[in-house]
Amino acid sequence: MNKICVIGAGTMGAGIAQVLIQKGYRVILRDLSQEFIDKGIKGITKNFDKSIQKGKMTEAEKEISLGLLKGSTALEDVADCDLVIEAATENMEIKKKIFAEIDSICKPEAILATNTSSLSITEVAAATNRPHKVIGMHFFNPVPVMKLVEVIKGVATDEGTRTAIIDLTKAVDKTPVEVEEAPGFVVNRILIPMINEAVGILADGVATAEDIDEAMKLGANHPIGPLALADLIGNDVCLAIMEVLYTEFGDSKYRPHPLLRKMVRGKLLGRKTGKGFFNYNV
Ligand SMILES: CC(=O)CC(=O)SCCNC(=O)CCNC(=O)[C@H](O)C(C)(C)COP(=O)(O)OP(=O)(O)OC[C@H]1O[C@@H](n2cnc3c(N)ncnc32)[C@H](O)[C@@H]1OP(=O)(O)O
Ligand SMILES: NC(=O)C1=CN([C@@H]2O[C@H](COP(=O)(O)OP(=O)(O)OC[C@H]3O[C@@H](n4cnc5c(N)ncnc54)[C@H](O)[C@@H]3O)[C@@H](O)[C@H]2O)C=CC1
Repeated sequence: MNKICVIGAGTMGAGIAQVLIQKGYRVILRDLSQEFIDKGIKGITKNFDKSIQKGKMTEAEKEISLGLLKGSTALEDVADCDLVIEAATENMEIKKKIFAEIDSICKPEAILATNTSSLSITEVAAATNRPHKVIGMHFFNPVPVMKLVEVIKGVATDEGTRTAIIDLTKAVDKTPVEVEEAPGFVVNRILIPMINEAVGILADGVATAEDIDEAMKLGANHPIGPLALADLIGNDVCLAIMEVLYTEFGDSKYRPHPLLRKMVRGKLLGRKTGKGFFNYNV
């Protein structure tokens, strides 16, 4: 795997690009506008600067890594990549459009992976003429810190694609866990309903946002509380995942809480907009 394209320079795409360039892969970071790409690259640079301050990276290593990264809005730049990792908005129609587009331009042997949190790999793959080369490669947030990658095969994913993604996961010091295709896979089927429940507890006035999080940190040993985690993930992403669970299973236990919807409608998305259940400096 020599050249990798990451589509979407948001929370996840920037993190994925960062870990790849740190391991020596050449990366094209693609988004819809230069502004989004610049924001992603700024975040990566900030993380490298923090690592330098902590003595975990040298200035020379930073320059080498950043030299491997190219931002681009042009589709042509994707053509000669060996692998595309799509980390765009969690929406099936958007993903299908992207996959149809990259399928038409990428070389036939290129693998097309999606970082989707919950959607069907098989359905995304059906938008291409190479469903055997399409796979789920689900990183966790923040990507530079979290060790897990869920690897999800679609109905047609072939063995070569599976092993290539497992090998890449290990090469970037992450641990792959293979998961059968199912809404929300493993982690999000557990984690996001828990967050949705915390939103319900807040809406019911059972406890303040601070106390809900304090309770889960001290009482369940979670590193951060569920509402701070929702803000880290993005409330829009949490809602999109709940919608997929609700629609796919048709089970009322996955109903997104109205307060979560209200927060998303009000652009209270969490860290990325500076305000969610808590306030942040952006
Ligand atoms: C929605 C999905 O599809 C799937 C998902 O991703 S679900 C979300 C999964 N993620 C989680 O559950 C995260 C839970 N939270 C945590 O583990 C921790 O709060 C955390 C790792 C995010 C931060 O840890 P912390 O101890 O509270 O803060 P802090 O001391 O600042 O950070 C610890 C380390 O992580 C690094 N870090 C924190 N945030 C980071 C970021 N956004 N990017 C890069 N590095 C980051 C820090 O630099 C620090 O590194 P060092 O050990 O080298 O000093
Ligand atoms: N936020 C999280 O904690 C996690 C999210 N994910 C998944 O990763 C994907 C991305 O999520 P985030 O990074 O949180 O979203 P985000 O909203 O931070 O970033 C998405 C980016 O994709 C871009 N984009 C949208 N359509 C595009 C297109 N056609 N071409 C190129 N770029 C396009 C947007 O402009 C935006 O910059 C989603 O599928 C999400 O479910 C997976 C793991 C964790």
